[in-house]
Amino acid sequence: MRQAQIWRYQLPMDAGVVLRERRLKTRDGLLVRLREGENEGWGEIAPLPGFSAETLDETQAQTLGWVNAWRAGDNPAWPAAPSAAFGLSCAAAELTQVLPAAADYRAAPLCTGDPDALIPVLEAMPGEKVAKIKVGLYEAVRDGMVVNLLLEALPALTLRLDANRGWTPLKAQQFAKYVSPARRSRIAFIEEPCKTREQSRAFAAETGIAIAWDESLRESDFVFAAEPGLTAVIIKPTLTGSLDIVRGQVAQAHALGLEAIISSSIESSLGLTQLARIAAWLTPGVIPGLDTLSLMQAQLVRRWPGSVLPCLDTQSLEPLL
Ligand SMILES: O=C(O)CCC(=O)C1=CC=C[C@@H](O)[C@@H]1C(=O)O
Ligand SMILES: [Mg+2]
Repeated sequence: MRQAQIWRYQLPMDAGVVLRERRLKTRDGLLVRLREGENEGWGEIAPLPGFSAETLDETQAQTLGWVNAWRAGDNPAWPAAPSAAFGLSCAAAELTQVLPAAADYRAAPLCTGDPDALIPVLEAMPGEKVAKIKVGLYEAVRDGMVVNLLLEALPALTLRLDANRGWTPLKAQQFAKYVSPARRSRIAFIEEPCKTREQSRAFAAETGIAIAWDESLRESDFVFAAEPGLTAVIIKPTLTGSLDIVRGQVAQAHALGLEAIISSSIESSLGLTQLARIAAWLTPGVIPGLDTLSLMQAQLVRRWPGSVLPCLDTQSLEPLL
């Protein structure tokens, strides 16, 4: 006998979370719980405004359709919306115990503002020291100075940077000018430095700073290929689709010698803990990009180890089914 429940959630965000020039006041999504016999599986479906093509209402309609067919005993194809396909395939993978329980709860600390706040966090970080810094929000010269200073202050530090296509070739050059050439190899990559892929490739060739593709993976003309200067691809499962598609992308990246990094689309703690399990399973040993829980004011159903945020249970949510 199959049973299913769907809840809609809304979590308050920390003041000041801005995505693609839009303030994100709340994070809205769905939680799904599938039950069959003794087993149960959960999934989170949360299209990210400004990043996902689908709206939450469209996603909700597709999710209800899929869940009703599943309850009736069918095994329907995943819905078209990537966020719905990902969340439902996670619930199914938990139900059938395909998704292993072991998780990689290390997260590269994310820094969008004050680099001084990052130093004590990194000093206390056991093992490999990796942080992610958002660049392109302030002056490129300031970004270059901050990156250089951090690499100088912490000789064991490796940085991941993310410009979200924010730089012109000139600004990207201004950034690089302030990072000493001897330290550039400790920038594991910079995600999408320039507006076009061609400009980002030229930046890598001119500066010797490695790049990674993130936004590009969701463009229709993107193909996985090894290229000079490219070291990694950033995979955001909520924006990608079913767990099978995510596995396929990780396999393609690995076959080309590229690092695959499982990254957050600002899911709740439930989704983030599943991403930590997906990372431990598909990209073992690679620190995932999951340091986004602190952007929220509460956790949901499952706790992220060590987080002091209050945790809401399903009783405080609106049931849709
Ligand atoms: O990748 C990480 O370490 C954290 C996730 C992260 O940086 C992002 C998540 C979602 C939207 C973006 O603002 C941002 C990104 O561009 O990668
Ligand atoms: Mg990115």
